[in-house]
Amino acid sequence: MVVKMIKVHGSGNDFYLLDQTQFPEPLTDAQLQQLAINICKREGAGLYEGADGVLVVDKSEHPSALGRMRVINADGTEASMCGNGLRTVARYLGTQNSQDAFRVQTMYADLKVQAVADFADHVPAFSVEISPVSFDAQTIGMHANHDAQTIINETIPELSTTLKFSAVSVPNPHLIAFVDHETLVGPELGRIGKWMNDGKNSIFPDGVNVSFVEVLGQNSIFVRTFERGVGFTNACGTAMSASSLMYVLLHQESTDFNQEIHVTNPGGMVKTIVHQGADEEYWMELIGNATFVKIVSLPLDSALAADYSQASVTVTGEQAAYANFVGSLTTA
Ligand SMILES: N[C@@H](CCC[C@H](N)C(=O)O)C(=O)O
Repeated sequence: MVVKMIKVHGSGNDFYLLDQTQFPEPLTDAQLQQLAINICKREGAGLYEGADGVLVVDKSEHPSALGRMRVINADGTEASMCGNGLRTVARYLGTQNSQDAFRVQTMYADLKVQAVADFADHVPAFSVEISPVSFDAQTIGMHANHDAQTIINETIPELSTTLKFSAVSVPNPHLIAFVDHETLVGPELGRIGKWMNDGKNSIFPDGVNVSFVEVLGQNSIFVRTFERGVGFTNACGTAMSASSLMYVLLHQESTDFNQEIHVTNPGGMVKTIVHQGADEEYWMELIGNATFVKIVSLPLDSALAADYSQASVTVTGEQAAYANFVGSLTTA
């Protein structure tokens, strides 16, 4: 049996998109885990250049959703959400079903997605809902500061005596610190990110996505993320959404809800809008590229055995357009 996958990315956060409906029987969780561990490896050890994870698309169990997305990190663990990935899954399902606005089933919510104007020539873009939001330590899986119920802009002395962190789930867990430029590019993010995702620490035993955020100007931030199950990534959509929420909550003197925030990252740029609903709950819109780089086929047995000798590829040409778009950002 042959497996066909699309190599996709949002802001350079790259994935293999795998549609389970191509198989007579869906792959088992053990097979999905093995596949992700094999093909995502970097530095020539995986399929082509590897990836940050696998996006598993399947039929939805809910009539209100057009399809279902599961997210398998590069290390084989399953994440509850992926903002950058959801944009590419939205494009895939939208094209297949000729629909522009619909819902996608994810682990904890059926999220609204919508096609929006291209970011640039041949750079298609989607807006996706990021929710539900929680600051509750139990939901986040956090045991810090004498089991505090919430941590919002506070030090966690074991991690750093100077940095102030906010912990939030959207619904995957995030730890966010606003920092100066030197700290943004320095070694602290890697040190804290690796430690909090070592599976041994008592603060986040299940791991956490760690982001450093620099405020560049009004409604303009840069986000750098060390992802759980992945490591350093070009961009993390849920991290950029969580960072935008914390930016609005902690900078009320210069911004507010419902304003467009420009979020740059090592892989490109997205826009976010932070909303507060009628019941005071927060949710975010994440708007950015949904790029299809290439279509890859190979025998399933070979992929599960990490043998890529029979893989074949068709390049879409969209990556060149995306590179031009990113070039225009840096030269603007
Ligand atoms: N890159 C994703 C987040 C993927 C999940 C994360 N690694 C986790 O384990 O929570 C995004 O764009 O949101």
